[in-house]
Amino acid sequence: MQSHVLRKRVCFVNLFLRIQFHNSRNFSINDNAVEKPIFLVGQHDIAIIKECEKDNDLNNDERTRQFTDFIRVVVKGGTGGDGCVAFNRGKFESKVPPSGGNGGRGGNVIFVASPNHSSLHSVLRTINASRGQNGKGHMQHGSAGKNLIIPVPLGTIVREVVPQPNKNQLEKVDYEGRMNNNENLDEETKLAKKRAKTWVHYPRYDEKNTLNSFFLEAEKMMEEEERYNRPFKTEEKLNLDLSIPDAQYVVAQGGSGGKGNPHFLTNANRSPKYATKGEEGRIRYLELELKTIADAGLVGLPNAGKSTFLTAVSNAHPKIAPYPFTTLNPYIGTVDYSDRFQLTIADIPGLIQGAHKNVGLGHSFLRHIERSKVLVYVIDLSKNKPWEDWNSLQNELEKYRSGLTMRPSLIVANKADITEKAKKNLPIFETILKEKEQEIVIVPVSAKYKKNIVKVTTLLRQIVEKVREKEELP
Ligand SMILES: Nc1nc2c(ncn2[C@@H]2O[C@H](COP(=O)(O)OP(=O)(O)OP(=O)(O)O)[C@@H](O)[C@H]2O)c(=O)[nH]1
Ligand SMILES: [Mg+2]
Repeated sequence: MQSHVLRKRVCFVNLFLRIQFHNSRNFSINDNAVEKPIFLVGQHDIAIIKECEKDNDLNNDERTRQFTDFIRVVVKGGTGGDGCVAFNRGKFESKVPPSGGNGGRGGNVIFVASPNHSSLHSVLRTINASRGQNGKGHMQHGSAGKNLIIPVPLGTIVREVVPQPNKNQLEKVDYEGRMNNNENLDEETKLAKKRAKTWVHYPRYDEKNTLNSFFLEAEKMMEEEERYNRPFKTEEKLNLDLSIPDAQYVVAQGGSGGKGNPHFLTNANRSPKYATKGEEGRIRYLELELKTIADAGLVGLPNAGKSTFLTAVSNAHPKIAPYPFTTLNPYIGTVDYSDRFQLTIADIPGLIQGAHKNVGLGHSFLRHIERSKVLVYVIDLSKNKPWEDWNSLQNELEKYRSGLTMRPSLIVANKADITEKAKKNLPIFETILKEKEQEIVIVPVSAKYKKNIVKVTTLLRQIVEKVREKEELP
């Protein structure tokens, strides 16, 4: 092959590779983090994830101490990088064209609904994503700030709130302009403040710069651009339900990067000596409330044997002890069937009379029952009148949220190994249910000695399957 043809081919391949490289760089800068979180995890983020990984290894006491199901956090997207003012004279070129790169966009704060986390204790109270890089000379755009991915337990509800700042904060904090105490300032100071926040000048800021007609023109252009983009910026308050495993939600967007000086090149002004600063990231004040999600929730008085039952049917090992309020936070276990079918059961702390009025921390326990699709009442059959316990539990649930007791349910009549009492109580309990015409099955069980467990798990599976079928229907 002739040498010039070969050279042409090599050049062509080179050009092709460069375009590919350029495209891939652009992709990483403008990449939508929601699709590719793995590559965008920042250092800070890794630290959080590592800390949270310990969650699964905690023993029962540590888990109880560290359990948190309600927190308030402040999230802030990263500020965009500043645009650059630069002029690069090429070799043998007489003109000096502007060549400042744009700033990179700030990182987003992203919540991911994690099924491996069961508590909010490891979520930081202030979460800041990283800043975008500033633009550089030779048309080098700054790289985007890394997205911060925060794992949050599955079942968390995220609500945006407007903070109520004290007097000191009111002067300092700029909350989307709403908390900005700019009202008392005169127009000139307001404009000066806005300009200082928006513009980068070359070689430095001078009051004369702002009198320049080119600058005023550029300022007008930016205002127009802002006005054009305003409708696309969402002002809605966040209200999220993180109930889909591994789904990701951007809770605070990073600010866009500033424009480099080539952006302001016009026919009249061939060497603009200004660029814009990066936009501030979005600040949001959020309330996070964890409401455990499980197929079935164990509802019972303290000491009824809920944790013993969960241990008997699932892979979980909650603490069991002969005193009330042994369990102080929900504990989820998975029941594995031989054909690989699985369902989850949540052991919820015991409820006492008046729980709906928050007696015995009732509200913080009841919130975890709210999202169980099936209710499993665990009743101590060895008590004198076990049906009264059942009545009182139903009463509490109904007063907390009316209609809660209408969910598919099952009664586990526990401690049936204490035969004398069980033999006497079970038939009475069954007759009471028949009289009330309640379509609810009661199964005598001994969780401690694992008697009649297969019957309960089979029944439970049938109920859960029915519920799932209903959910799948359009
Ligand atoms: N005889 C007998 N004792 C049981 C049975 N199930 C549980 N127990 C005992 O009852 C006591 C309380 O059991 P837990 O499983 O801790 O009860 P709980 O309902 O989880 O109690 P809280 O967490 O306080 O609400 C323990 O001493 C258990 O050994 C059973 O089937 N038979
Ligand atoms: Mg318990």
